[in-house]
Amino acid sequence: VSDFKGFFTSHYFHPIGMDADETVSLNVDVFIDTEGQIDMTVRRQSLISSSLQCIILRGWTIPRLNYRGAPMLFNYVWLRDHCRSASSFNTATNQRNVDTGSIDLSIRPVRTNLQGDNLILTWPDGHTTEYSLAWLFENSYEKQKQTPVQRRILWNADVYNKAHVQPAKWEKFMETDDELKKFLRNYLLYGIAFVDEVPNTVEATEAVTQRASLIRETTYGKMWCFTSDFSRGDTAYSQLALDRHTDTSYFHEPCGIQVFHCLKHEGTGGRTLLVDGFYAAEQLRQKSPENFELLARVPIRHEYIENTDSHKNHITAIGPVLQAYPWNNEVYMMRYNNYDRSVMNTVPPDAVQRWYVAHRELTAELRRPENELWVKLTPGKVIFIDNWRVLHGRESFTGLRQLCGCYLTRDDVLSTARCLGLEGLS
Ligand SMILES: C[N+](C)(C)CCCC[C@H](N)C(=O)O
Ligand SMILES: O=C(O)CCC(=O)C(=O)O
Ligand SMILES: [Fe+2]
Repeated sequence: VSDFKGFFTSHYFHPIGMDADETVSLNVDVFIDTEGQIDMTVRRQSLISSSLQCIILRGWTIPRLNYRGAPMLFNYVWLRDHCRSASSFNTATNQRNVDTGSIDLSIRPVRTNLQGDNLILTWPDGHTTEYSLAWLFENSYEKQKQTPVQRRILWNADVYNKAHVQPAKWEKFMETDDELKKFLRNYLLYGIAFVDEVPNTVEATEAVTQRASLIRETTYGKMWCFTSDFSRGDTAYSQLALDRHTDTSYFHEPCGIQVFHCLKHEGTGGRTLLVDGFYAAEQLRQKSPENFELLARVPIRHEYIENTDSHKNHITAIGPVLQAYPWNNEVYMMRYNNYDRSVMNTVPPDAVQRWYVAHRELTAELRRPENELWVKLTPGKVIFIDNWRVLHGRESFTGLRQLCGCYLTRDDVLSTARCLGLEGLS
């Protein structure tokens, strides 16, 4: 049992409906049979609410699966459900055939054999399931916990500049998968990537984006072009400076990628500001984990209201400023747009002050001058920005400035990257 002490404390009793500062006492009954299989029942008593909450994890099994020195725990229903035999899984479509709804929830194999590196389970109906330990390890919770969903390099201006990340070049980018792959690697690691020498047109900009993903049509159109003409009810369509922000925070799924191409600027100012939101979030987590937690837990509303003769929109979405995966605490989305943040009425009165404190602390990190990367977008230079991670803004400007671009669907960029065999992405 001492083998599993670390496992119990680190894996199970943290995320399940508990507050971070809640203390609980656990009552664990463990039954280990002669084959080394485990059944355990966990009851937990919350000391804060003094109510008895009961969590029963039944049927956890370890048919002595020690792989690379680490114990793996699997559940019998899981092991039946993930069977890769021909009748259980269609390898042509990569889809499950097993009817999970028909698996007996207290299923146990009648025989468990470990032959070399293969685990063979015989189920009560005679069906057999065979797993290689390597497959089980690759697909285990333990492995998932150790592996970032998306490997990244957090940056401030200095880190980014010193990395000397090379922009992709239009011709090579359009013609070779190698150049696209290099570009996507940079994009995934840093949350920004450039393609240079792109013809100075909307059509070429569109072609560049379609190498990587699908365009996400929004109320602004598919490919959009904008200038300071107030054609839409939003500050982007002015000459004013814009503080760092992520776009479309008012969507339940904010746009994954934003693409900009400055087709023309005859005037001064107008530089683009970029800030790595995940770097700031990690700084916040290190300095005050409780403020990080608060921003990750409290849902707030953003909105886009436009009421002009030509455009009527009322879009609103609710979500926290930070979103992190519960099993490894990896931040995967930041929603930060103080312009579009709506009335805050989703926060209980006693948490409002704490939320503003936490938000201020994040804002202070985001505003550190050393975290600001300033670039002047020029005709030919197309930038891709991970809109779930990197904040953008702009300096005020004079003169005629025309930008075109679009939003891209995030899942399709990631799919392109996986299909090209890019690592650091699960
Ligand atoms: C990019 N484009 C100019 C088309 C739209 C700008 C949208 C601006 C909006 N406040 C937001 O942050 O989502
Ligand atoms: O004008 C710019 O450089 C960017 C404006 C902006 O934030 C946007 O269009 O989303
Ligand atoms: Fe924006």
